[in-house]
Amino acid sequence: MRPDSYKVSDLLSISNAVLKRGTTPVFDGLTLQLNERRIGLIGDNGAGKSSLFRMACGLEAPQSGSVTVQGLVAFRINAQRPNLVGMMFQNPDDQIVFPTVQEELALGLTATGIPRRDAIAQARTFLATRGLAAWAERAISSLSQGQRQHVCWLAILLSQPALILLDEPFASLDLPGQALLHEDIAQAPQQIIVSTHVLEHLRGCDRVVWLDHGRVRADGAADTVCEQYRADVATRIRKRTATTG
Ligand SMILES: Nc1ncnc2c1ncn2[C@@H]1O[C@H](COP(=O)(O)OP(=O)(O)OP(=O)(O)O)[C@@H](O)[C@H]1O
Repeated sequence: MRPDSYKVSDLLSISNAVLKRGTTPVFDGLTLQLNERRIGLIGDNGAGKSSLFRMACGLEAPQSGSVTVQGLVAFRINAQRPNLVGMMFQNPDDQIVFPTVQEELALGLTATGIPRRDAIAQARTFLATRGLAAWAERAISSLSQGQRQHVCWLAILLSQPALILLDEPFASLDLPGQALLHEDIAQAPQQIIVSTHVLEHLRGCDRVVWLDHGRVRADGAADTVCEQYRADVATRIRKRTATTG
């Protein structure tokens, strides 16, 4: 897909979604229309950020309500449009399936019908353009956690999905890696939704959504929502300090 053909409208639509895991309620009627080009997702541990992503990329279906991407039911996307949504997991080991870097990068291309040999060649060329030619045949098991996260990001960049979901993408990256990812995100033509606990990473987002126990607590301009979240955290810490002495 050429970058200028990305359609940043009606991309991710969540309507009255109910999601339970066993007896744990995660969402009880979540509704969100996410069309902006750069969106941040924040909230405490367990608020539902990863669960939202899992529904959006079709790994989990809500028990009721709907989750669609460009009008297609997210849970069936992988069969219909395998490259519509690209997700970078919090833990790269949940994502990486192949033993070498070039094979992992080629995966997203073969999923769209590109023959394996061509996909590997494209992966090698892409790595070379990033100054990482030496990584092509490297075993994933020989890479550090941050380097594996970098491989996951490169795989997404190469396969160019229309909607990119990044779950704590900066977590294991060193400072140069974080700066590079920032730059890549800024330049990418796709819609990108980033979940993070480091609010500074959301500067420049068009919109930030604060999830709290599976509900939208605040939703709007990045500065405003991040400030509301910071103030809430500060209040909670003050209260805890006051009660614990
Ligand atoms: N594999 C699982 N089995 C059962 N419950 C789960 C599982 N994974 C998450 N949950 C529950 O689902 C809810 C939402 O979790 P989720 O991982 O979406 O939160 P999160 O906002 O991404 O948290 P974090 O910031 O820690 O990554 C939490 O109540 C959590 O306990």
